[in-house]
Order: sequence, then C-alpha cells, then structure tokens
Amino acid sequence: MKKYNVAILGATGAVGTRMIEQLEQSSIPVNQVKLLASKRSSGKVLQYNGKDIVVEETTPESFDDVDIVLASAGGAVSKKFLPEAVKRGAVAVDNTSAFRMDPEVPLVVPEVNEQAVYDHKGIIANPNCSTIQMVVALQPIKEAAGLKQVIVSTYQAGSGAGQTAIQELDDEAQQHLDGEKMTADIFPVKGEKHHYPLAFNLLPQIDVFEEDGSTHEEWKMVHETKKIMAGDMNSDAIKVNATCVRVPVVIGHGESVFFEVEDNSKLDTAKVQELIKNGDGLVLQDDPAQQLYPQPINAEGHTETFVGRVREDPENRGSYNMWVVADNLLKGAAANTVQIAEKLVEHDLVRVPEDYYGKE
Ligand SMILES: NC(=O)C1=CN([C@@H]2O[C@H](COP(=O)(O)OP(=O)(O)OC[C@H]3O[C@@H](n4cnc5c(N)ncnc54)[C@H](OP(=O)(O)O)[C@@H]3O)[C@@H](O)[C@H]2O)C=CC1
Ligand SMILES: N[C@@H](CC(=O)OP(=O)(O)O)C(=O)O
Repeated sequence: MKKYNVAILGATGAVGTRMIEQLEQSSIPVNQVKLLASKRSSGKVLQYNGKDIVVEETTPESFDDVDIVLASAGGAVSKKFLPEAVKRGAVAVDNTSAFRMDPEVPLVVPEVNEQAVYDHKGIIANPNCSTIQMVVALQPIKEAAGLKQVIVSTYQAGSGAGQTAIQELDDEAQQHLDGEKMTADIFPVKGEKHHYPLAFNLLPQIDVFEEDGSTHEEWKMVHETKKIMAGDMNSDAIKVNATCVRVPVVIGHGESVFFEVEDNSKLDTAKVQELIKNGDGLVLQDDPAQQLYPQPINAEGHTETFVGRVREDPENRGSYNMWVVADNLLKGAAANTVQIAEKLVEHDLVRVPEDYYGKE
C-alpha cells in the first residue's frame, strides 16, 4: 500500500494543531510528517502519534519529497509557498482564502461536491468555516426540493481569528470580572490605536468592509456558497445574503439560517428534520419539548454539523428557519481539509497533472 509524506504548513496555529490530530485519526496511510511554520517556531517540538517532531521554518525546499500539503498559515503564505510545493509534485489542500475564487481551483466540501476534487491541478481550496457548516446543512434540502434563497446570520467564535484571539478572549473576560480595563488587542479600530473588546460584546464586523457596506466575510459566504452548490461563484441559481457577527464564544460558530425551497410540495418541518437526520455529516438535535438544540459548547471537539430549531415559516410557506452549529476549527477548517485529503487518496488523485497550477 502506498504511503504518503505529508507536510502541515502552519502546524503551530489554532487550525494547524488540529490538523495534526485530524491526520492522526484519518484513513490516510502516512509515511512521514513534516511540521512547518515561520522562523518564530523553528525548533519547537510537537508530537505526531506520540512521536516528537521538530517544527521547521518554511522554505520552498521544505516541499521536496512531500506528497500532500495541508496548509493553514495565512493567505499570503499559501500564495507564496503552495505553487512551489505543486511545482515539486505535491498536492496542496489550502485552508486559507488565497485560492478559493480561482476558477482553476476546486472549492470542496466532501458532503456537497466531492466530485470537484477530480478537477484539481495541484491545489484544492477549503472553504470559509461559516460557509462549510451552512452548505453541509443545506445540501440534503437542496437535493430534495431545490433552493431559491438563503439568508444567514452568523454568531462566530473568537477562535476564528486565531490562537492569539483565544487567549485574548480569556484575558479580557478575566479582566472585566476583576473590574480592570480590558486589554483588547485583536480586533482593530481603523485609524485608532485602540481595539474593540470581544468579551461581553458583539462585533458585527468580520474581515474588512467592502464598498457596498458588507464585510468580506459576508462576501465570502455568498460567493463560496454559489461556487460549491451551483458551480459558479456568480451563479443566480441560489440567492444568498449574509450578516456575520463575532461573539464572545471561544469555539463553535452558530448560524441562524432562513431558506426558501423551489418545490415545497413534498416538504414540511418533519420532512426537513428527517432529511437533516439522514444527511451526510449531520446530527439533528431538535426537540423543543426537551429543550434540545445545538450549542457551541457541545459541538466543540466534534467533526459533525449540528442542526436544530427547524420550523416552517407560517407567513411564508416553503421557507424554513434552522439553527446550525459546528466546531469552526474542525469541520470549519482542519477536519474538512483532512477529509478532502482522504478523498484525494481514495480516488488516487495525489499527483499533479501536466498542466499543473502555476506552470509557466
Ligand atoms: N476554513 C476557515 O474558514 C478557517 C480558515 N482559517 C485560516 O487558516 C489560517 C490559519 O489560521 P489559524 O490557525 O487560526 O491562525 P494562527 O494565528 O493560530 O496560526 C498561524 C500559523 O501560521 C504560521 N505562520 C505565520 N506566518 C508564517 C510564515 N511566514 N511562514 C510559515 N508559517 C507561518 C504560524 O507559525 P508561527 O508559530 O511560526 O507563528 C502558525 O502556525 C488563516 O489563513 C485563517 O484565515 C482559520 C480558521 C478557519
Ligand atoms: N473568518 C473566519 C476564519 C477565517 O480565517 O476565515 P477565512 O479562511 O475565510 O479567512 C472567522 O473569523 O471565524
């Protein structure tokens, strides 16, 4: 059986450390693991399957003899190094937003568009965390009744902003409870020296603002959903509207999703619940009588997407509400990335084609 050399780029980060764990638990036959980060973490020791591995500074040569790269070190780092990795024969699954909208790069959520992996030219993109959990929940509904439009409001955990934000949220909460001024240091205020605190607060801004007043996170949810579910980032087939909010939760994004189906003739609340219950990668937690519904605190550490509060809108038949929760660092990032790599192995696609990405 072929075994693969795997490099994790960004191995010391909030997502990278989870990629190590997900790789350990995956079906991928691993020969060697290389852990890459910046110069700052060079020499640090992490473990893979109980074995010490020294973290190395990333250079183009780091990817010599690597078969699979799992990348999560920021968009600029992916842009710089992944074409180098592909040139050297490696296939890269990228968790950053660097290549998601590139028509030459498939954007994949295995439960929704697994077949897209066949089109890869060396790089496959992992979608935004909020997009992933939403499309996993919508997929069985789309298959059964078609989707006209989706309106989503997100409740995104602080950990979506990286390892330092996790510590910052803890610190701010402690300072506030101790009656001290919060040392807010992560979410900048444009043109000002101070930052907005997240503890005991809500921030209706994730990523930068676009000219039309939406944020880039919202833009990503719209266009990534269209690319994954309709095959084209500008498709008119599904209308998507998003409002993204950062909340003082450490791990686990929540989403209030309102959707309208194309054909409601065979659907009702119970049928939607049944579709979710039998859906790939989904867990239905929906029992108002028992006050059962998904919560970030319970989703943490799990790779499934949890759905509850399903109900048809009595004023708009054919439209439904649901509440969707997932661990943003697992299904939203590390787990989906490793799942894509598993599909590459399963379909014997761990090789770059002759017209590989970035070939001059
Ligand atoms: N699917 C999704 O939506 C999600 C995507 N992400 C994306 O994943 C990426 C990482 O996120 P996260 O883990 O939260 O971030 P962290 O800040 O926790 O970790 C960043 C990682 O990148 C490494 N790194 C930084 N600069 C370089 C460099 N110049 N060369 C090599 N390695 C470098 C860091 O290494 P060092 O220890 O040396 O600093 C660290 O390992 C981001 O692009 C983020 O947008 C994150 C969460 C969800
Ligand atoms: N923006 C997401 C995490 C992230 O990094 O997303 P992206 O990979 O699309 O930039 C969050 O903060 O929760």
